[in-house]
Amino acid sequence: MLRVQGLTAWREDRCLYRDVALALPAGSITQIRGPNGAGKTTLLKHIAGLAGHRAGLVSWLAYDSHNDRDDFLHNLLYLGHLPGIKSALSVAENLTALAACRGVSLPPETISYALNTVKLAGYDDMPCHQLSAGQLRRVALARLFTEPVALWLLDEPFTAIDQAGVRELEGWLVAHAAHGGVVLLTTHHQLHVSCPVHYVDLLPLPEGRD
Ligand SMILES: Nc1ncnc2c1ncn2[C@@H]1O[C@H](COP(=O)(O)OP(=O)(O)OP(=O)(O)O)[C@@H](O)[C@H]1O
Repeated sequence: MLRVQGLTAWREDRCLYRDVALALPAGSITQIRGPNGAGKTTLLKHIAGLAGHRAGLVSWLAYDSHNDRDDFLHNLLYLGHLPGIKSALSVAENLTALAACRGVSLPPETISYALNTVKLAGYDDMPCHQLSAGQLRRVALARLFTEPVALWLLDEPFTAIDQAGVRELEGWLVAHAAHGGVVLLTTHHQLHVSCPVHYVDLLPLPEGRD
């Protein structure tokens, strides 16, 4: 269970959102919606603890994510709106390095399984600067399968993904929730999934309302 209470954030002098409260149970998918600039990415980073100090409390399984940071990070996979892939490294090197950052040593068969799942079978040794935008996104998405964790925080994961890939990714979200995972994502895409989706709508606050 991810619980969020009283999240408030400012950019410069503007209040982006105030007192956001969420309770995301195991087995749920939640989509943050809102127009460009509303604060969706900021909110996701805020929850992940990547947005510096801001007001509010984020707890995971009743533990404060700030005080129990290591445990929270152990259960969290955050994929930003940029793929976050090093172009000088190969596909496999990227996945290996990213997993190593959380202390996980990836066996080759795990990399093969993940790349097969994201339709990049055989791309292990391909330098990432030779990949298309959609292929780079798929490398990032392969982390869903190399770093199995309960909480997925995904910022615009459908970016650059083709139509077949969109359906596949929707299926992965559903499967993750069906296995008790928690999915929180931002996207402008209308999800077509076979389970309920919860929505968080961020609307720009009127100027001076903070
Ligand atoms: N590094 C920054 N410094 C100052 N302001 C920022 C910074 N990053 C974002 N902002 C501002 O914060 C606001 C929210 O940005 P954010 O990226 O969270 O919006 P978003 O809802 O994710 O937008 P989009 O749909 O375009 O991705 C925007 O007005 C933006 O200009």
